[in-house]
Amino acid sequence: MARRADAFIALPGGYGTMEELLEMITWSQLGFHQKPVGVLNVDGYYDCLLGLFDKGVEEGFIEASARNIVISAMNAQDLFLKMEEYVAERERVAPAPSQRWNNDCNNYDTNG
Ligand SMILES: C/C(=C\CNc1ncnc2c1ncn2[C@@H]1O[C@H](COP(=O)(O)O)[C@@H](O)[C@H]1O)CO
Repeated sequence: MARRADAFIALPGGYGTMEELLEMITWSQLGFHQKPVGVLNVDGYYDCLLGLFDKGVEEGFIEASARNIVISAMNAQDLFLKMEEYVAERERVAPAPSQRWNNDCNNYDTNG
C-alpha cells in the first residue's frame, strides 16, 4: 500500500497513527521514498509532536533538511497545496532504493 501511494497524510490519531507517520518520515529520511508526508494538524493536535521535531533539530538529533520532510497545516486545503509544492530535498541515501522499497514494503502490499 505504501509503495502504491502518491503521498501520506496523518489525521489526528493515537499511537498506531503516530507509528505509521513516523515510519513514513523515517523511510523518507532513509531515501526509501520521496513522497510528501503531511500532518493534518486539526485544532493544533500535533503542535507538541511538531514542536518535538523542532527541538530535535535544535538539539542536533534531527537534520534540518530532514525536518522539511514533514509538511503540516491546520486544514486540508492548505495541506494539499503545500504537499503539491513539495520537492524532496534529501538525496536517496539508501543503496538500491527500489530493491529496499520492495523488501521493506512487502508487508504492506498484499496485492502484488
Ligand atoms: C507492524 C506495523 C504496524 C502495527 N500497528 C498497526 N497495524 C495495523 N493497524 C493498526 C496498528 N496500530 C493501530 N492500528 C489500527 O489503526 C487505527 C488507528 O490506531 P490509533 O492507535 O488510534 O492511531 C485503529 O483502528 C487501530 O486498531 C508496521 O507499521
